[in-house]
Amino acid sequence: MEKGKRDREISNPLFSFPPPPPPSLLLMDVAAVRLRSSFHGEVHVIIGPMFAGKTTALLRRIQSERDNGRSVVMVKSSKDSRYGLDCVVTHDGKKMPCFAVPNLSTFRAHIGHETYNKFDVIGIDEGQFFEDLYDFCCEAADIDKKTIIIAGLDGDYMRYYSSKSKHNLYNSSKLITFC
Ligand SMILES: Nc1ncnc2c1ncn2[C@@H]1O[C@H](COP(=O)(O)OP(=O)(O)O)[C@@H](O)[C@H]1O
Ligand SMILES: Cc1cn([C@H]2C[C@H](O)[C@@H](COP(=O)(O)O)O2)c(=O)[nH]c1=O
Repeated sequence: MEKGKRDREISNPLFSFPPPPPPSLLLMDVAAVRLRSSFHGEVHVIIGPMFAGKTTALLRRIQSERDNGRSVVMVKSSKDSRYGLDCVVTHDGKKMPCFAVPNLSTFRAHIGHETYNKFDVIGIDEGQFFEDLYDFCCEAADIDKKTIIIAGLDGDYMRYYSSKSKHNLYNSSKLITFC
């Protein structure tokens, strides 16, 4: 290749990345995600301290699942009423509608079994407030084949885990991923 042309191509940022896949490949991605989720559930955990960006990351992940054609629902603990109960809200004001419930064992009945069955992905914010987080996620992923994405604190202000069930989930999330 002529040297000047090659230098121009290298310095052009568009040449630094592989070209986007043709539309047929994008459709195959969506099909692969659907196929993948029809075989097993997944549990993903986003943890960190307050103001770390956990909810921001959760909203981004949920939006991305929705963009891939999956049906999503958000739930948060009704204990966290700082920004109201009808939305998951980040500290800088990004929001998404949600259900607020006191515990996860009543979530399915709360939204109705038929509605629950339609969702592929469940986003859970403020996971640390749910004492039944571990049991809910095991059932939703192992039996119902849902993808669960959780955002929650990695400890309290004393840097201490008070709940055995949360500790189990955070520590074992790798084990129950792709189960
Ligand atoms: N004191 C603050 N007031 C307003 N916005 C803040 C403040 N601290 C952080 N932010 C913004 O909020 C975002 C993190 O919010 P969020 O995702 O709700 O965090 P977390 O869920 O970990 O508490 C940061 O990316 C930053 O832009
Ligand atoms: C550290 C700590 C926090 N909380 C509460 C306060 C808020 O309601 C949430 C944290 O929400 P964020 O989205 O991560 O900002 O947890 C608490 O009850 N006890 C604590 O020690």
